[in-house]
Amino acid sequence: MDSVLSPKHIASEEFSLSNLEAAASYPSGLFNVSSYQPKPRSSKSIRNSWVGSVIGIVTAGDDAQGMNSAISAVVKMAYYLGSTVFYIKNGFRGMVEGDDNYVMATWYSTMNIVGKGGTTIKTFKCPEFADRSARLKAAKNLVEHGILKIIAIGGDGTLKGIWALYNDWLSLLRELDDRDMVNRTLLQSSRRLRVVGIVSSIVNDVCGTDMSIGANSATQRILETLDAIMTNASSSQTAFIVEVMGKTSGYLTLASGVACDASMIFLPEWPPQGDWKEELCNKVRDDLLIRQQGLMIIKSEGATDVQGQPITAEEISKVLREKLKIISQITVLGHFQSGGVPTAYDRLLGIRMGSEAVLLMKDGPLDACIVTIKGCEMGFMSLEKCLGFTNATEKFLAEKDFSNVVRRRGKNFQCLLSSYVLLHSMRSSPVSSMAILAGIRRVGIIQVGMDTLGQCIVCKAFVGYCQSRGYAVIGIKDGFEGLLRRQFISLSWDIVKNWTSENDCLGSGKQAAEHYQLDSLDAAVNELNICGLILLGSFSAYESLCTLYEARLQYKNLGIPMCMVPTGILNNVPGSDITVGCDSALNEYVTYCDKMTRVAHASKNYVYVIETMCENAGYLTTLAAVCSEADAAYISLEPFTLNDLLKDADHVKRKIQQSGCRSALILIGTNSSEFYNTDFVRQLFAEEGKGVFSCKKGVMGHVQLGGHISVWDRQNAIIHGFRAGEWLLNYVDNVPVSPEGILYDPGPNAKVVLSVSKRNIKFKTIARLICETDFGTQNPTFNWWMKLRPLLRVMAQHFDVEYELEISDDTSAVSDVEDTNMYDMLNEQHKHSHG
Ligand SMILES: Nc1ncnc2c1ncn2[C@@H]1O[C@H](COP(=O)(O)OP(=O)(O)O)[C@@H](O)[C@H]1O
Ligand SMILES: O=P(O)(O)OC[C@H]1O[C@](O)(COP(=O)(O)O)[C@@H](O)[C@@H]1O
Repeated sequence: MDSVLSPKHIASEEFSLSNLEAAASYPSGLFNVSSYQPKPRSSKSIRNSWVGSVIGIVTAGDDAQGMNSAISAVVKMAYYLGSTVFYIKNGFRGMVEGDDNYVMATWYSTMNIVGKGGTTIKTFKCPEFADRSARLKAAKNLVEHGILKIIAIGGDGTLKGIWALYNDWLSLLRELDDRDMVNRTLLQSSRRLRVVGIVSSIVNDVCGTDMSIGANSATQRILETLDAIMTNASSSQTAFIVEVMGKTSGYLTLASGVACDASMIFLPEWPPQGDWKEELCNKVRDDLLIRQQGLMIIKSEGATDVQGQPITAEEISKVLREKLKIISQITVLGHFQSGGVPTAYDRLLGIRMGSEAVLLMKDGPLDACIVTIKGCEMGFMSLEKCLGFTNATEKFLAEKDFSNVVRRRGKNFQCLLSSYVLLHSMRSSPVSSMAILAGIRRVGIIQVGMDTLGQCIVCKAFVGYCQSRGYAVIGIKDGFEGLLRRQFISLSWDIVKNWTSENDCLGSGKQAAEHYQLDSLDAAVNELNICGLILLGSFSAYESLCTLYEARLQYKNLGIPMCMVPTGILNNVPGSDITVGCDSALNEYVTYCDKMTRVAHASKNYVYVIETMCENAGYLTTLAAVCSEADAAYISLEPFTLNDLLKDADHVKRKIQQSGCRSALILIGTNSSEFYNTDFVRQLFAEEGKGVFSCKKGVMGHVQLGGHISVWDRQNAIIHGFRAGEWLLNYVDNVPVSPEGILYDPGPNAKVVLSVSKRNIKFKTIARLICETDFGTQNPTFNWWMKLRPLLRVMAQHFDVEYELEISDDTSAVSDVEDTNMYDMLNEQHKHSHG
């Protein structure tokens, strides 16, 4: 298989003068360096900077999990700015019918809705909104309520509806004037309409944004069912055919198919080339004979063959019965996919999109746009462009121009699709175990630090990739401790094929490399005869890589190429926006907070101080607080004083006394302060709240480490495992062997961290990353999620805060630089997998 990452690419990647300078100035004793300077809480505020503006909010399409968090954030951000919000209930029907459908939003109406599925302001189909006459009535109602700013939450239908209204606006006003339906002065002051779309649809089929609100929760729901079905499937010879939602969109099928490693998936966007029946039989035979695993086939509602003929679950079942004599069961998942509580991902997405929508409406450059997310970055796109691309996608699909459909679906979709294709191409060309044992070149994989959900899946993808390129892999047991004892296992596809969510596949050593004799590590690497190494773990794995980088000049065997794949719940690895495992932990945390909120609410006037295991990092505490509508989140990265605690306690007291709120959550990370620990904070709140609320403590502890692995983590684990393998083998293939027979590269490019940066996967050198590391607190010097901390306070109605739009006003937020052309990679893989 051709690779996207050519040797030339490797040579240029991250290898600049500044890296060389960084490498040259690599400080010794760097583990004591503390360069992070937290910003003090600011007192400047944009509060009340938009008094007098009136915003209407409407949810018009099918409901999706996470819509409520967007609604809540719109109201709260508007409240912060001093604006008024009208709920336009029952979708476009309510907008047209007026009267009781226009309800002024209150802060109280947003309380405790973030964790609820559906939409609290209801949605209703309104096909007549396509007619101008219906939009004329809507325009009249809007003008009369003074609503000239509308936030529309929904799928492509909702966006089309709001675009039609926006497009017609001036002519609608003219008609209202001609027919004397509204006062002329009012019409004259209503000439400028601004609309912002928030894409919320479980099927994720709107162009311009990686994710729409609800898609992650729906995939998670599907996966929970697939996991349950898989226990049946793996105990019998029965095949399970599952049909998931999405008429012309295969996102849910693709995302869940990659995450559960389905035997075959059927998508509208990427139909099997040639005879699908034959391809199905081949894959099913492979799974039964080679992989000996349960048979799971996932089919999109709108799946077709290349000619555009629908493929039905019944047909798939018939093929299996007639050609392979396999019995199958069909499950049609239906609407439960869009139900239930939203995942942490969707809550956060809703809150970020909702608040950005208000600020884009206030200061953004476009009168009609959508809010987008690419990786962890918020952005925007003109509504016209978004609809143009989305309509074009439908047109390409109708014309069976599948390459262009995939191109339009965007990079996130392409990345998932290429992982699926790769998973399948590996499975049909396995190198035999004997060949692996006899293999000349072998690479190793080692876990350092705590075990994390998802590490097994990274391992599996890595082993599969290496095997497909004819490399052998050894898994070093129990970290560096095991390496010194020469404890390892040969990992072949046979061994890893069922590694999906189990913890502790290799066992990890708690200690970083600096705790061991480097000459002994050097001897062990030499004996194992590996020419490259993958390290899995969090900050201790990162520190180990730094140690090995520093040691490379003295110990030749430590000069082999090494790549760290960041995993772990703390998400504190320099250079990477996200680690595998932190999303699962966040979901566990948010579920725990939901339970505490319910208890606190039912018990009336309870405040819980919840401690989370976060060491000196603050990702989990901050994000869980945003997703759970907590009133405060204390972390060591943002030092706080006794006065801050007293102010927050007073704030909670007033909220409970004045707003009808019956509970509050306060989150605190372990190690967040030397003096003000969890017990101190609880006692302080209890004392300050006397007579108004009772204060209790909850401790999350190690529960965060267990639980279910989230769909997001599963996908990332697979993608990162592949990409790390690709980087390592490309590197190994291009480094000359030294006269002593060692593959030795002392240059800075040989020790890298796989970094998810914005939405690209990059391989950043240790030489560069040390400049971005605070070794004292074990954190990156820059944490992208710190910008969510002011948002947390705005959402909790604290107004002592300065909040800035996440999106830069620079229009480059609309586009970004890609490190690889995923689309070309996909086409390449496609050629290979289909011969
Ligand atoms: N082409 C259109 N012109 C005007 N309004 C539309 C158009 N398409 C959809 N709508 C409005 O948007 C609403 C929601 O669209 P729908 O396709 O049902 O859901 P979704 O927003 O989830 O795609 C419809 O009930 C209708 O009122
Ligand atoms: O402006 P361009 O380069 O034609 O790109 C348009 C395409 O970009 C997208 O917004 C996807 O962007 P990404 O590939 O960056 O995910 C598509 O949805 C759209 O079809």
